[in-house]
Amino acid sequence: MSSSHPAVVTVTGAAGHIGYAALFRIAAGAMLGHERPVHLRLLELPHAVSAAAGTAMELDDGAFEQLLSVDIYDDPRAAFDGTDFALLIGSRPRSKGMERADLLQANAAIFAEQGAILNDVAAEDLRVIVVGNPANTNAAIASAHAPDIPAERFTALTRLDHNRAIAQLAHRAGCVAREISRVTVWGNHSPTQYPDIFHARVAGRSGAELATDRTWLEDDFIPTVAKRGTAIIETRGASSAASAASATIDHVHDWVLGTPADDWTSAALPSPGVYGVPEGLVCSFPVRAVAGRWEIVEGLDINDFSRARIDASVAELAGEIAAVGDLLPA
Ligand SMILES: NC(=O)c1ccc[n+]([C@@H]2O[C@H](COP(=O)([O-])OP(=O)(O)OC[C@H]3O[C@@H](n4cnc5c(N)ncnc54)[C@H](O)[C@@H]3O)[C@@H](O)[C@H]2O)c1
Ligand SMILES: O=C(O)C[C@H](O)C(=O)O
Repeated sequence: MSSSHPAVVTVTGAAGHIGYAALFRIAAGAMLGHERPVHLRLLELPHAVSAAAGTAMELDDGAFEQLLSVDIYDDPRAAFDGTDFALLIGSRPRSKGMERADLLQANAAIFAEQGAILNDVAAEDLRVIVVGNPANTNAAIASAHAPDIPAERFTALTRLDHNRAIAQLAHRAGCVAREISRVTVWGNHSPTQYPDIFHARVAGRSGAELATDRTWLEDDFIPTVAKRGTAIIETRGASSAASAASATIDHVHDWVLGTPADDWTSAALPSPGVYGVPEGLVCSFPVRAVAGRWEIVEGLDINDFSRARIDASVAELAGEIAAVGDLLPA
């Protein structure tokens, strides 16, 4: 498919906070490049269709050169028909005091249904990014209900965690984000995630050198990154929206257009059984995008400090899958 072929992009939860922040940047070409025309499909629950219609009016008013059409749906089958990109954002967000585990059952059913519909009606080259929490497990559920779509096309967002790790490292090192590369977020998009700086390059220094300050690493850097979602909810009174939208756009942009040379990023993908992560778990890995496909960066040396933290997050992922076992096809 040529890179200038019009793309059909379906955004679920389009009237929500993340949807609102994402749509205008997609329309402006930030996700698929400025040469690629876009048909936008906005999927919402019936009660929020009116709000989505208001957003569509604003999209019109942007007079975006690449935006070919905006259509609004409350029927997922129609919204996903022939879609190339499914941004699965729509779900119930975690509110103040609510644990992510409480979201599991509430949101799992949505992703089972959407996976099955995508399997029936989406374009052959469909790519899926799950943002709605618990994102990793929701992606696994959607994929399990889409047996005809290669599992690797179902991904979950950990780019926000990756970006957060870069930001915290930049603060620590007194540099800017573009001077940092080769950070990895492993595991689940949850407080068990492990932001790994041992292979990072930080403004001419090695991440391993910064990691020698174990007090900073264990008591400051790792918990600050891993619990940033909670800190945003506590401080803002609502879960992160613009940063989540921005990371979603980064994820799809790199997937389609490639990761920068000599760097990698983080994305949650079904494990092919590498780095001790059981096959099929949707786990965050260091990844590069090559010719429109994610490739896990293999062969990194994993020290004992990292191993224990990766294992803990992977154990949580296995527990989440076990908890939604009744929603997985036999
Ligand atoms: N992975 C990440 O890094 C990350 C970061 C931030 C937020 N999130 C998650 O993203 C999700 C959305 O967050 P938000 O702030 O935009 O929430 P929001 O409540 O503002 O918007 C969610 C929207 O989804 C819609 N919706 C719910 N079920 C739907 C369905 N079945 N089909 C279509 N639309 C549906 C709702 O009507 C609502 O408009 C939440 O689950 C949140 O926890 C993930
Ligand atoms: O933690 C949450 O529920 C919000 C979101 O996943 C985030 O990381 O900001």
